[in-house]
Amino acid sequence: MEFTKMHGAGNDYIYFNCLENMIEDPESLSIRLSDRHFSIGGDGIVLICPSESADVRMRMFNADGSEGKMCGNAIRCVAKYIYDRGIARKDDINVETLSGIKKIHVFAENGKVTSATVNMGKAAGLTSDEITIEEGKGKFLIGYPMEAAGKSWNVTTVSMGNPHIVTFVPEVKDLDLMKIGPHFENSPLFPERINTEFVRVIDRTTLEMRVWERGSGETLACGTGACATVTAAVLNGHCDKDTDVTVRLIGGDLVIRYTDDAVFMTGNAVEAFNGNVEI
Ligand SMILES: N[C@@H](CCC[C@H](N)C(=O)O)C(=O)O
Repeated sequence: MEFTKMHGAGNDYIYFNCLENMIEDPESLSIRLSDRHFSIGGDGIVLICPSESADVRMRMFNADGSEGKMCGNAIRCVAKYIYDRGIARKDDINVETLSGIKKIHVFAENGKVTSATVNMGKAAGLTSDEITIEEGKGKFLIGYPMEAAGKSWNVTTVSMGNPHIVTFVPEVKDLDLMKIGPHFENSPLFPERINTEFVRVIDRTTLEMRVWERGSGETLACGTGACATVTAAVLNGHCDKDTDVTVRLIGGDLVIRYTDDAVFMTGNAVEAFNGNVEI
């Protein structure tokens, strides 16, 4: 089957056009193809499927085969995929996800999308299935002291359709995420596991972030994570609402604007290469 390797800010997935042919067992396929030594390599796979209520439906699978409810970097790439190929050649594209329909405004040069702004919907607290702490069910927990990897961390909980915790730290470069990340991901406080953002505040409009994603480990960027980060930064008084904030990630920058009604994310969308793979 033909695949397209794409990335948004270095968060790379293997994309399949499933508008006509569905893939059986995408979970195992994601585990197999994400392997960076023995296969194509990536943070997971993304299926572009038919939708009855939007231009297309996106399904994304992490590198461990688990299905994510939303992916901020992948949704920009899905918009690029369908725009560039003429499947939906329009400036405003709707994509159905497990966390609802998202609207994407694309910016194109010479007929190809280079970047996009996504209305990511309203940030919220975690659902009662996602957190065991009573006061955090359906509400933001702001600066909650959490024990992980032998230390106490102040975390802020945010759902961007998928669950995140954000912790503000003096330095992100020195953190050994391979070692500490799994302690956050598998904490009993979060029965469905959790995505964790480690964030340094540079100034009121610039943040530096590294992420440990549930199901994929450290990635070069996380779109929903950057949105959760700016939401947490506003809730903790580090940044202002209705203002563009640049989130610097290992794979590039994302620009996030938090408003009371929705969070907006702008970033690139890049096609790296195409190929065929036996599935
Ligand atoms: N990289 C993504 C998020 C992917 C899903 C996440 N790991 C989850 O399981 O919730 C992004 O750009 O948002």
